[in-house]
Amino acid sequence: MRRAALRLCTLSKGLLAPSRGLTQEPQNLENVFHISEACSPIHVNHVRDKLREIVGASTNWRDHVKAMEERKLLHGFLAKSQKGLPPRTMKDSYIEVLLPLGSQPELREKYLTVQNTVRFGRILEDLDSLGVLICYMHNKIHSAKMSPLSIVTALVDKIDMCKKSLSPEQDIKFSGHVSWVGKTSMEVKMHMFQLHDNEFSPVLDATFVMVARDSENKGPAFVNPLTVESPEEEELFRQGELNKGRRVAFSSTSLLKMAPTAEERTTIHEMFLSTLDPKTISFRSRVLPPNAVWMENSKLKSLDICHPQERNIFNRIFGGFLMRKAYELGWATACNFGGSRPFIVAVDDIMFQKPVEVGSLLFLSAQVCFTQGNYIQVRVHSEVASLQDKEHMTTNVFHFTFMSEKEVPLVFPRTYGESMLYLDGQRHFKSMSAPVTLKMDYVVEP
Ligand SMILES: CCCCCCCCCC(=O)SCCNC(=O)CCNC(=O)[C@H](O)C(C)(C)COP(=O)(O)OP(=O)(O)OC[C@H]1O[C@@H](n2cnc3c(N)ncnc32)[C@H](O)[C@@H]1OP(=O)(O)O
Repeated sequence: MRRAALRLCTLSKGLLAPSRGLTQEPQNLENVFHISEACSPIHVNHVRDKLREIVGASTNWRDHVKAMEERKLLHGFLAKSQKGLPPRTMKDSYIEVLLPLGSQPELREKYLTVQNTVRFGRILEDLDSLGVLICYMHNKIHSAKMSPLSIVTALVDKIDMCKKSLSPEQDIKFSGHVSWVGKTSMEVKMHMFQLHDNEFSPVLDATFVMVARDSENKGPAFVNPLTVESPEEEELFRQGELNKGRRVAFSSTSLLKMAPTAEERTTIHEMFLSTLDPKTISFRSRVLPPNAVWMENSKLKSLDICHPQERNIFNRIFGGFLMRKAYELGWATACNFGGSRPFIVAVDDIMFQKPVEVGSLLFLSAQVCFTQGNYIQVRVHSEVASLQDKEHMTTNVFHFTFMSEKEVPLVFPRTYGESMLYLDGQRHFKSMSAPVTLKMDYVVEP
């Protein structure tokens, strides 16, 4: 079974504590990174500007072909082997980013829900951009202004929420660094805090995996090795290694590859039996048990046209935009199903399998695939099709765990395929170490 997707923030364990005030130095950071100089946060609006500078991306869509042509020239800067690259420390990629919702009220509108809470979809976008910037810091070539690497988001391994409310009227701070590297991939750990009583308190922990590609995003590219400087860093690196092993194990037991376990088969068979009409001796006549909904009736779908505005630095659609769209549809699906405004509890295992081209049609399909008590597990499937070619291609599968204010109905699969969705949802749900009871002031909405 997967490691916990929902757990207390590492920050609360004092491993990496945030700075108390915006102008002060991080409190416990010296213990981990031995930083002596003050670390001043970047404004959130500058993260994407910095990314554009680093890769030389066009600010006007009409220049995008020229910008990509220029990137071709950077091929010569790519390393032939990882050994040829100087090692970096975790400190080298450490960044803090400020989202000053409290001190710059003009920023609030973009982040606001109708309930005067913070849009979690916007936070996902910020995390994605920050994760990429962190990786560029790790691979920085000090003598060159632009990077020959194209860094893309491969996986949102997990996002763990802490029990803190998110106010649109208080400053938010993000921090993060590379915590593990492979040959061409990097694990990034990010944390988010919000100001409460003059102190930044943990809001969430996130782990992403980013992959480096060549200048034109056509083939793999080596990343700088990572050296550890303290026992805490060694532990983070070891965890990264374990995470990689866990991902391989989880993927090898996927229901797309292997039959369900004996226990899972029993679950499905018992659910099937409980839907047979006792009045007829038939496998065909199915009746819903009380307080239950057929899975097929829990779906919501959406369509987006992927306009150039949502492009990332490599003229593909920005991963954060895809996450926001999927999250918002997932939230609406959970809301529709549970009959009240749900709260996000965990996000895990969002795999970016294929890039989405600018101009594609993006089809999102969300459905409730598992419920328990107040919890709703939602799966969002994302497919793209070009306007010329009607063939659909899966680009992502998103998994979100929501919590409703009240107990929600059970969801019942009718077909074998839906039974697999149910079991997959159950596996994702169970990957939380222990479901927590979130306070009602916990207000993270779309
Ligand atoms: C305008 C300003 C905007 C600023 C925003 C900037 C943000 C930019 C970031 C993005 O928005 S990126 C857009 C969203 N992401 C994508 O479109 C990525 C789509 N997916 C892909 O292109 C490929 O699936 C991917 C490059 C990720 C992997 O390709 P392959 O499957 O051919 O990879 P390969 O098998 O060669 O493995 C390469 C490395 O990736 C690792 N890897 C691949 N898939 C993985 C996965 N799912 N999880 C973890 N690791 C993974 C793999 O282990 C290996 O690591 P090591 O080299 O270190 O051993």
